[in-house]
Amino acid sequence: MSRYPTVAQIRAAEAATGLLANGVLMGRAAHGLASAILNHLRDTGGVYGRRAGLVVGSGDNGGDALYAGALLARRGVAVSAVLLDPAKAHPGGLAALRRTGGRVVVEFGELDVLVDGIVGIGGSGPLRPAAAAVLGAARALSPSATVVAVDLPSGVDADTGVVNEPAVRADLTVTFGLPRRAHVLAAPQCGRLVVVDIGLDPGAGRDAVLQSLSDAQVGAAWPVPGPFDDKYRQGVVGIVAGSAVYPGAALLCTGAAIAATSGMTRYAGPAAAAVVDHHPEVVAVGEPEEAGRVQAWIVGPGFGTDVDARARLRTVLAADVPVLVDADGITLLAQNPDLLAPRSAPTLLTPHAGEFARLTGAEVGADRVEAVRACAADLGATVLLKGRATLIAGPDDPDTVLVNEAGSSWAATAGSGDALSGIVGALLATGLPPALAAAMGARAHSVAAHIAAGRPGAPIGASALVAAISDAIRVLRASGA
Ligand SMILES: NC(=O)C1=CN([C@@H]2O[C@H](COP(=O)(O)OP(=O)(O)OC[C@H]3O[C@@H](n4cnc5c(N)ncnc54)[C@H](O)[C@@H]3O)[C@@H](O)[C@H]2O)[C@@H](O)CC1
Ligand SMILES: [K+]
Repeated sequence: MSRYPTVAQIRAAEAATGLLANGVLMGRAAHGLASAILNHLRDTGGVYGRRAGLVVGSGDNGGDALYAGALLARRGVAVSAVLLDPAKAHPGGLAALRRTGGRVVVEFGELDVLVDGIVGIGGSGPLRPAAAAVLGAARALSPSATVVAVDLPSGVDADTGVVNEPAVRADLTVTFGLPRRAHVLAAPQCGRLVVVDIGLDPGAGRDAVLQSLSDAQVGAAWPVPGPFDDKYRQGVVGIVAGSAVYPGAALLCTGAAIAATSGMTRYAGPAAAAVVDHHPEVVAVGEPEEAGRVQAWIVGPGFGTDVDARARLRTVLAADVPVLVDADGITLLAQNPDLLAPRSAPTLLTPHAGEFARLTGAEVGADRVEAVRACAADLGATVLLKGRATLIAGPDDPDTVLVNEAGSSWAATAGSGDALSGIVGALLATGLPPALAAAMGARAHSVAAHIAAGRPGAPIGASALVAAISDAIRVLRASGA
């Protein structure tokens, strides 16, 4: 489990050490930052004589960069620094840099490493024009220089992960004590993340709302058949998806559900013939009323928004079992929010940003974590908001929002959402709590996309993703073994 505290929580954890005022924490941060840069230089040709440029802002983030620069200079790195506001540059850090032979310059020469010490957790909004100009000139002169962000890339909001352009895009981000929300919400902007131990209390970050499951946790919790299980005991999932004209969503959703667990998969809808054709293990009928018992329903992927779809949604939501509502089902639900009111079994909604706006009547906005939490509380349902960082909130636990950072964007392809609902719905039918089922499903989905794309990666369709689900589960289960 990783936890991502807010800036306020990080500042409180730092203050609790009692080591803020005397500069001990900054010293540890600078050491960790310098080691990460030295490791990178060693891996790419050596340390001595390499060139590092520091872009230094007016706060402690700049202080970290200056002290780390001094340590690099002591190891033979040629260090230069551009001070964005010379009068406010961290005095101790600046003195240390000067003592070790680091130079203050107005513009950089060619560089191997460009260090962003502009702003950290005290930052807000985009890079100011002067900072953007310095970075732009450095990038133009040294396009292959490695960009190292101190704490987080400047211009990226630490709590929301919003990238306020112009912002730094880093190859490596070195942070201190605990990861910030931005590191998972804006992971592609951060590059590789190194978390330096600065001696925070071991319990620091326990109060963080935003959390992610490790691969090992997902693998260990994945339901597999036990010695006395039969097809019914492992959960029967019922799927209402697709249409006679567009059977694709039905095929992808059922294919994913079949791969996700060993329980039974039922299908109810107008694509029954095509589903059985492709997936002979599915028991398929025309309408949900005709299906036998299920432990969870999936309703909505590609099933249209006409009067028949509306009737099927009504039928499924009237059942006293967990229901996952996706895609067209969410659009219909947005028009008939009263359908959720009588439900006592869990409901799980899996909107993308557009469906979320339809559902709530407002755009997701900058603070995605708060948006998903508020939506879950308002609707009394578990909500999975799709994206590169997928967020999951339940209605009963306002102190937990789960996040799955996909690690790649290969899953951004048509039909990928149908596969996600198939996996999550099958997990829901096994009896897993909705938020856990959603987070586990999201993780397996992104691992499957990664496996299907291969290395160095090639575009995939959703069918390839579905075909890789079994391998993804193997990878997740092996990671905990
Ligand atoms: N407090 C501590 O104990 C530690 C702090 N550390 C470092 O200190 C950083 C926080 O330092 P500060 O609180 O001084 O804040 P920052 O250095 O992040 O920001 C400094 C100031 O820059 C101004 N500013 C805000 N947005 C800006 C923008 N877009 N462009 C230009 N200027 C902007 C603000 O006035 C802000 O207070 C952390 O991110 C971390 O790098 C580390 O040394 C570890 C220990
Ligand atoms: K920074």
